[in-house]
Amino acid sequence: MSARPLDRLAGDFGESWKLTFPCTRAEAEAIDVDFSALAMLEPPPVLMTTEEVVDDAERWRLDAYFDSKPDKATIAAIRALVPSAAASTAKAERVPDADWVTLSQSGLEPVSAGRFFVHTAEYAGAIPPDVRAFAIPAGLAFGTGHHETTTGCLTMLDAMKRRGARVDNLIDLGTGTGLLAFAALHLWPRAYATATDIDSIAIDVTIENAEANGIALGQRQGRVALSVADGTDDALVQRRAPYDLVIANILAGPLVEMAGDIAGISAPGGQLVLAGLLKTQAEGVARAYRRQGFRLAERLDLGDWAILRLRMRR
Ligand SMILES: C[S@@+](CC[C@H](N)C(=O)[O-])C[C@H]1O[C@@H](n2cnc3c(N)ncnc32)[C@H](O)[C@@H]1O
Repeated sequence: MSARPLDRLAGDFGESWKLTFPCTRAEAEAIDVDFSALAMLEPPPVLMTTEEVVDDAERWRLDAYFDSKPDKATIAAIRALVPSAAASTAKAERVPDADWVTLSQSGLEPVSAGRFFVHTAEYAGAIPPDVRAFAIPAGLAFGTGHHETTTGCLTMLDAMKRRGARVDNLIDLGTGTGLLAFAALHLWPRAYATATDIDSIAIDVTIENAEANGIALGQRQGRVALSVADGTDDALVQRRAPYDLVIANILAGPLVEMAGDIAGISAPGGQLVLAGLLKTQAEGVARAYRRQGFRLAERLDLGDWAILRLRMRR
């Protein structure tokens, strides 16, 4: 049985309750990428894990832990979000109290990708030489580097830099913890970044992480300007366009829907790093962007996930 802690977590000590639902592999993967739906539950879970049931590769289990007893409305909301859970019966079960922050962080080993080394705030081990290390706590936003989509983007950005790509103005759409924007700014020290997220909590987390990692914020003097925004529909995003690099680790569906908008903010010859798509979805996403004048320059497969680099024709 393999447990995969989600890198989303909130809350601390207290009464603990658990709800367990069956889910499919596809649902588990979608939850791993987009926690925002489950995080909107009231009360929000303090920890969620998806776990494969060993006797059948397609059967998975979702455990959601709460620090107060989830009521019928929460149970119904999970059923609505996870179609496979709809027919199942689930009762809230009391579990021993836990310090969720320590629990989740204790399981998170540092991650290396390209020249980057990402570790938790509590990490006290050695940092390899010649890496840029980032301290990114597992918290309320996605992007500790433990998911293949994030690791893949870090690897892809590092490879772009090695091949001599020049970037002056970049945007990280759906920034989560801010990690990809910070990494890109390390690779291109004269560049400016815009980092956005539809979730205001992610932007709060990015502010904390920027401060903890010595990255200056602000539109005038900083290197990263932040905005809570849905896609490209935002005054800051539009004002700072065109971008010579767009990073977007969002799900395949939104990426396809946003293809025209992303083309609209891209500079001629600009590049995209797209993730959040399963390998089986890569061709469909690439096709949507070809229609907008991009060509596929590189594809990296990690586990079930594909990361695409595309370049806008001049
Ligand atoms: C898979 S996480 C990626 C986080 C981080 N960039 C990384 O690679 O680890 C996707 C992020 O996109 C955000 N998001 C989802 N839909 C969005 C949209 N339409 N516009 C902006 N952000 C969005 C989510 O809130 C989430 O923080």
